[in-house]
Amino acid sequence: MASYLRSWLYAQTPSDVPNTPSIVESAPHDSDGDTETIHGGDDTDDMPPSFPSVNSAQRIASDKFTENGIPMILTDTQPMLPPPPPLLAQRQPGISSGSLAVPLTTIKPPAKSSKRGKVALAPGHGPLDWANLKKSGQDLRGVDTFLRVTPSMLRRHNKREDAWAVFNGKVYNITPYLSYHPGGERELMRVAGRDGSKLFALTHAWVNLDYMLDGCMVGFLTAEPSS
Ligand code: HEM
Repeated sequence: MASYLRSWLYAQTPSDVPNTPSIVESAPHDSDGDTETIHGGDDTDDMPPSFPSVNSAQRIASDKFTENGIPMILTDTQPMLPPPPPLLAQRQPGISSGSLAVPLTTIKPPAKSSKRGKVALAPGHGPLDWANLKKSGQDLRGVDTFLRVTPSMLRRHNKREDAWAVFNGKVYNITPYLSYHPGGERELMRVAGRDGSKLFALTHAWVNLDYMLDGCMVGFLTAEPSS
């Protein structure tokens, strides 16, 4: 292969090749071994190959190169050019312009419609306020002792001012909690005077009801006495 190339080169343009290239039989770093590298014969040529290569797509697409496609190489003392100014006219909310400016993501108010949204609680009726009320020692049960509550008894406590509900067999006085409920009084009143276990589990089973309403417990649900 090498002898063929050599004879071909001399046969074609012997006068056009002033620096007769030497043909290296196999490049020391060629791992695949299927190519032969032709060097210009200049042993002092330590210039790394230009990157991106001269006719590459990167170089064509980039405007950071000079007209002849050769990159501008700065000396150590030359300052780097400043980055181009952000195109303010083209800035869009939520889309980065590449600058360090705060993204304009919050100019649009969030959509309000939500079927099971939280309601705005009255001032002083947040979760911490409820925790403080429980700790205050105020009577939230409305009964002196735990009761056995029958379904007929339960049904009578269905008014806002006197609302009981059953969750997992335990009867709670939910009236004190109504104005603290993040889902609103109306939602909680749906279970007044009845067993709300299923609705509660379907709505937000992750809420620790036992802990939140422990101070409101009235008693246990029992069957009607047989007559
Ligand atoms: C069973 C009848 C009830 C219904 C229909 C109901 C409904 C709702 C709704 C619609 C929300 C707002 C949406 C949400 O935060 O995901 C909510 C939130 C909440 N409810 Fe209820 N609720 C009920 C009972 C209770 C009870 C008994 C408690 C506890 C004492 C409670 C505690 C909470 C809490 C802590 C949140 C906020 C949840 C969160 O931020 O993830 N709810 N409820």
